[in-house]
Amino acid sequence: MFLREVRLDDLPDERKHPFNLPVFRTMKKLDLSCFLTFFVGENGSGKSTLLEAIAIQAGFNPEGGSKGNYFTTAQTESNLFNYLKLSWMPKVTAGFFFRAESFFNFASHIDTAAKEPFAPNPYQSYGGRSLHEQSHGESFLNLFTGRLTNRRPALYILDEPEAALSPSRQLALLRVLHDHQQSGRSQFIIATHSPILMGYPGARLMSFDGNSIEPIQYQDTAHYIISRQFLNSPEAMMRELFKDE
Ligand SMILES: Nc1ncnc2c1ncn2[C@@H]1O[C@H](COP(=O)(O)OP(=O)(O)OP(=O)(O)O)[C@@H](O)[C@H]1O
Repeated sequence: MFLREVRLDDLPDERKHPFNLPVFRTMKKLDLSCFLTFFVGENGSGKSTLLEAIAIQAGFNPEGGSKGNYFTTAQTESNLFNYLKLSWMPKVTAGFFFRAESFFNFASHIDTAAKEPFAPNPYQSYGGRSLHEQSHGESFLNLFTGRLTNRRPALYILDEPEAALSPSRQLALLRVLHDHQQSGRSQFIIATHSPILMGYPGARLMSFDGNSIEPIQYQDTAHYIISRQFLNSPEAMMRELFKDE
């Protein structure tokens, strides 16, 4: 693996975002020495904030993209990255930071790049045509299969890649991940709520629930437990959910 560990040093004692989040108050270091690490946990627990800080420190655009993709639509990133130290072995410069929330802007950025005279065709890595001309799911998966067939050693940081993927496309993404693992030249850090994606065999799951970031077993995640209960008996769960107090 390339990115071995991240450390948070000398965090200011401030009560404002992001320093007020419980997980950052207790976090000293996080071991990432695994082909695939998932960040899991409740909405608002800090997964995207940490992912973004890692991506910025690794040299990616805070709004997403590879190292060459610099575009800004709104300055929203936190300054957590200033306190983050990354340990590499070896350092890699290739990769991609994917965030579902700014994917639209990324697609526009690629369209702008395509209009540049004499530029190599930027659509080549993204399914051959504008990402805006593809459905959400198609464009997401083309991004992963296209960009991710890059065989240079690379770090991929993905924030909720399942956002527009049907269950069968999520299975397709698992296959893409498997191909990368076989290549031995990729590392992934993924924040997800998908019980399908987080089932990837051998992945390390880190839970952001509670006051610290801790390893968790797949079957112990709320995502797995709730999805399983629901699918086993939707009626029973609905009855419980809708019953009068
Ligand atoms: N720019 C900001 N200013 C103030 N608070 C913020 C800002 N960005 C995020 N937050 C807050 O920080 C907390 C963590 O946000 P973050 O996006 O990291 O959570 P998350 O675990 O990724 O959630 P989700 O699963 O919903 O994506 C949330 O309570 C959020 O409201």
